[in-house]
Amino acid sequence: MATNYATVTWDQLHRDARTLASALMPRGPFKGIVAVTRGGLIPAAIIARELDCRLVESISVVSYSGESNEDQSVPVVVKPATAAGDGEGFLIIDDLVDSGETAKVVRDVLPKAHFACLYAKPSGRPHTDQYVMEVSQDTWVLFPWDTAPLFVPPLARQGN
Ligand SMILES: O=P(O)(O)OC[C@H]1O[C@H](OP(=O)(O)OP(=O)(O)O)[C@H](O)[C@@H]1O
Ligand SMILES: Nc1nc2[nH]cnc2c(=O)[nH]1
Ligand SMILES: [Mg+2]
Repeated sequence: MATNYATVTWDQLHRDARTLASALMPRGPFKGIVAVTRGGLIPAAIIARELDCRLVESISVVSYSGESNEDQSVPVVVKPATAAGDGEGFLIIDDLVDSGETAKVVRDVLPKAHFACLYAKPSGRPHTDQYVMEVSQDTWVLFPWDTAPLFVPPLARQGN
């Protein structure tokens, strides 16, 4: 179970995706981008815009069913990235690597692609070629699409 939560706002996500795009520029131009759905879709859209890349393919990998590491099962590709072939010249984008299991499966089917993500936990780090920020293994990252603002009562009224 995660002991910390790290909330990422839309602004922060946009900034981090632009930072990744900037770091990716010298490695391009790429033939296309493969977004790892679903988490990689919005980062991939931002990066495709910055890199002026029009070919955006997706690969869908299903593994987590809840909001903790205990909810992970063996990742299964339910939609392949057909347009990317063996990945040569392609850039793979995901939001994060945690255990690295998703990245491993994706890289197995696209061995020649470059893999990049926004956030990396230590166990996932060896499975990504590039990332923007490291987060600790016991942190659960809350993305803007996972969260909503919530009313919090004043301290003086809590526990009544
Ligand atoms: O390194 P791992 O331990 O495999 O975890 C990382 C993966 O987990 C999340 O996806 P998730 O499976 O929750 O699906 P989603 O992107 O559709 O939300 C995240 O978007 C990564 O793809
Ligand atoms: N939202 C979210 N999904 C994940 N999948 C694996 N690790 C994480 C995480 O820290 N946050
Ligand atoms: Mg994902």
